[in-house]
Amino acid sequence: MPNWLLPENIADVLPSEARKIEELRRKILDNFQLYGYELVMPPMLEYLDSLMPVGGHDMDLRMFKLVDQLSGRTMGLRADMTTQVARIDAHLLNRASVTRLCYAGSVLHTRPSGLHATREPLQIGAEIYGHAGLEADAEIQELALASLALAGFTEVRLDLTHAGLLRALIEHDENAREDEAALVMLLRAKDVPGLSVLVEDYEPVTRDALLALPGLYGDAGVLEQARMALPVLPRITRALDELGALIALAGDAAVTVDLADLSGYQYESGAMFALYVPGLPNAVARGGRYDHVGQAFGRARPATGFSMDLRELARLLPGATPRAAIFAPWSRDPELRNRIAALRGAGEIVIQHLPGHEADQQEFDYDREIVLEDGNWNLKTLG
Ligand SMILES: N[C@@H](Cc1c[nH]c[nH+]1)C(=O)O
Repeated sequence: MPNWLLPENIADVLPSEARKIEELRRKILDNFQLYGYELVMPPMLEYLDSLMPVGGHDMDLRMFKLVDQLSGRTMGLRADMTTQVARIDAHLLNRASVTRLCYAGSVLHTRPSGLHATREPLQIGAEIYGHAGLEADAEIQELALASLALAGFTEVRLDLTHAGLLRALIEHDENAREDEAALVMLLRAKDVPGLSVLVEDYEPVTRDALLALPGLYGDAGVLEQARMALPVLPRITRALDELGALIALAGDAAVTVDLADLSGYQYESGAMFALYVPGLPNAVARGGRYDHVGQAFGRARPATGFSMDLRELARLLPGATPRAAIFAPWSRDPELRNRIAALRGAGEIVIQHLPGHEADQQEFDYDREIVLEDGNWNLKTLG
């Protein structure tokens, strides 16, 4: 095996793709700033318990682990930045008011989330702490949609669900509570036969409601079906009302509801959403409310946010066109150097031709050239 072979689902990012990703990163972060989000940079690795404040089987399987030689404790390489940002809000900032934070950085996954998915997504996201009302969820939803619009996606579908529904359904049934992890797996897979076997001995109300969940997907009308199919419990009514309000705020995006979609169930506690674009079966962005994470860090704070993988987003976009550049000879002549500095100062790309090489940088399209004519360095258009 050649020693330069990279591990499966781990790849270099080459120039044109890297530029696409970086341009997207800047655009999206700049837009976060326009909404008042402050950038934070949490570490790549930290102690396992602080990366998994609320436990979670999925997260545990997903995370690379290693032993810290300084403390002897187990550390994890972050697989998701959201809980790190919640730690920053809970511990380090200690602000009583609303805090808006954003981030962009690599995360690592032990297993790819799909056949061709990378194990090193470049996660970018935004989170709001300190506001329990739906206004914060609405802002996050708007920001997520705005981020995809900035990236150039025109057809986006917003799919809504609510983590509170399953919790409310199983709350009063001990058997069901014990099976929570298995229920989540079966509901995610929409495995109705498996679900029927598991729920056989539950109380009839719980059983019927759980069996109804996988069928509760479609347009906004699903909320009315859910009101009839699910028991009338205050938490369920509230969850369905919240989803109704978020649908009303979705703007131009096509909206669907899928009450059994529990893909983000790890720490989420309320309304959750996923964004889809044509041509990709997996969600490109996920978000939702997770009010219990701050508590695990010692400070209960309402929280909601979203994140997405920049590498995946960039992969879906058309290739970047080469950028216009100016070709310049190599010379120490101060006049040429001044001319080049002025052009670069005005934002032009000026590439000096090193003696003995062809001008073959593929990322650039040389459309002008600096030439020496009658003792002057002139800019000429290339045909
Ligand atoms: N980090 C979550 C999405 C999220 C961000 N904030 C809240 N939820 C995910 O990757 O699924």
